Amino acid sequence: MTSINHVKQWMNMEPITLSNTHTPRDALTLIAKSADKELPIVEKGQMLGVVTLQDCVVHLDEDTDIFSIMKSEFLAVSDDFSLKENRDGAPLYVLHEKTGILEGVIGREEMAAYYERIREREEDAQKTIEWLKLSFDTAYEGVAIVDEKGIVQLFNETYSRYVGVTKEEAIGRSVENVIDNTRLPVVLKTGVPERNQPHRLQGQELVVHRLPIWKNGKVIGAVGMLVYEGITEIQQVLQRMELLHTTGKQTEKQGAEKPVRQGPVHFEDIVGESPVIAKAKKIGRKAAQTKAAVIITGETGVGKEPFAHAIHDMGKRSKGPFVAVNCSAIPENLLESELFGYEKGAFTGTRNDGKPGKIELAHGGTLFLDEIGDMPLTTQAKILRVLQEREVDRVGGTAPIPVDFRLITATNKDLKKQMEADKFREDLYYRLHVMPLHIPPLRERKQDIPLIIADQLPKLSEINETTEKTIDKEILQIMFRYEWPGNVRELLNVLERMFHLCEEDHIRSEDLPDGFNEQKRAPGSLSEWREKKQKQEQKFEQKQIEDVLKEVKGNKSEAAKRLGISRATLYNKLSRFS
Ligand SMILES: Nc1ncnc2c1ncn2[C@@H]1O[C@H](COP(=O)(O)OP(=O)(O)OP(=O)(O)O)[C@@H](O)[C@H]1O
Repeated sequence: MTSINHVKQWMNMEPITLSNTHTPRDALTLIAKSADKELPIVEKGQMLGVVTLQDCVVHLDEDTDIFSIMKSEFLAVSDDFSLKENRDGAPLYVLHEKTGILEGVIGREEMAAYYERIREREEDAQKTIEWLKLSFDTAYEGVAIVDEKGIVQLFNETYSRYVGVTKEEAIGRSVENVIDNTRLPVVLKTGVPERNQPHRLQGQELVVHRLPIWKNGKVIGAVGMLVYEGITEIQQVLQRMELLHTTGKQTEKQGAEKPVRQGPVHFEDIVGESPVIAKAKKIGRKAAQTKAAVIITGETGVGKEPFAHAIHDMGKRSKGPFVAVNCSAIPENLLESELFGYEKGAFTGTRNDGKPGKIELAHGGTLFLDEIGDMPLTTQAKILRVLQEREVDRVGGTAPIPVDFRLITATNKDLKKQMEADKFREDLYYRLHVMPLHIPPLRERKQDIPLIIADQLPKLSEINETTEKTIDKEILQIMFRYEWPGNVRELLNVLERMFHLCEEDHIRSEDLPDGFNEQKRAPGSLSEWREKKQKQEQKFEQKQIEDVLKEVKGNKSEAAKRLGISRATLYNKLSRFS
């Protein structure tokens, strides 16, 4: 079998040759036509020697026989010679092994063509390797390959993110030291594949395949594949398939209620595969398995709440309630009764019943205090007491009520700075910072943008009962350039706006909000969000005031007293509401 390196593939089978009829001057003329500095002398097909350019020049004007300047040292090879072995710059003469007949010549031109092909092949091979590497790393599934001794040989990004071990750390190590509870050594021993097996990793049930690699009747290694990141994912696939089967019956189903996805939030529901979000999920999963207080930090709109939910739902208290309180949305004077509740008759007036606070309601479950950085100092002191004593005092209450809950807090403020500015209690700060979890901003994980879009578009179609819409690639390019000050919340808003604005089933860059492209900050992103938040706070305050007014039968002085504000402030607020 001839290979690319074989001399036969490349030799010039009709080389210029010299014979006894040529003079040195003739030889010089012929050498000038060739790319080499010598030519072979051939007689009846047999190669006798070579004449060099230099000798021709020296003997140019002599009327001498060409044989007199012939040299008999030249590089002769047989036709199975490999060009890989050619280390010399001089031409190669391919002679028939038995007859010595000159079959061809490898001169400079032939060598240059050979090197060119080798370079092209290397480039192609390099490209293929790059593609393979990329596909290996971007494969949704985690893939780990071990040799027959169970030593990790290949390890992709997904697996690396999942187990929190870098590729460099994993490769060359025994798989048992890289993947917890791995059964790849068993598969290496038995050679029996294990498909769709549940596997507990980082405290979560996953579905894996373990496949032996056979070669020449021997198991030379094994592949471990992480197929689904959890059972819910399989359920989602089944749901999608069901949806696919029922599309034909859509007309019958029109008007029927759409299933609304409710219930627990799992880490795999938090869309994103960027290394930073994968790391956050890993820390979150770890935190979920402990009882420790978790503090989630990150800019506004990064998704701190889904993380808090996922920690709750993966933890031991998932059967208990998840009670969220947004400390910044509740006016200061109402926050305490909201958190701690109040006892019957706590306020002067006609209110009969007491009311349990959110802390009490979180008993047996999780209390999520969002925007803890906005909590007033007095409330901070009371929260600290609850955490220390594990009991809560209702406003106006006499007997403390024992409470048992897991605490998750979140903030977009720098609590350390708040502490330094005496706006946050040091003792509470340390109490909360047992398991810190930072959620990176969207600009640091732009590779998650397409995934979030892909997740969101079908949901928007479902909610709005329209056909699915596609999105222009150009939008993604623009989105990649954008800084996303409002993070995932802003992305979802922009996407929803475009979804409604687009005229056909394809969202184009024209549908992006005005100026999105030019301005660093999308119009109405952060400011719009702040405005929304203010409105939300105002609504809450209005409802509280209305409730109190109802209870005191419209007596404004009494209401003001209960609310802890002056009558003038109450009037002020009421006029603002109207
Ligand atoms: N990775 C994600 N995949 C899908 N949706 C997400 C993701 N992250 C956040 N979201 C959604 O983005 C919105 C904003 O998230 P969230 O309210 O949790 O932000 P936050 O970090 O708590 O912000 P803030 O500090 O302003 O309260 C929510 O609707 C949330 O469900």
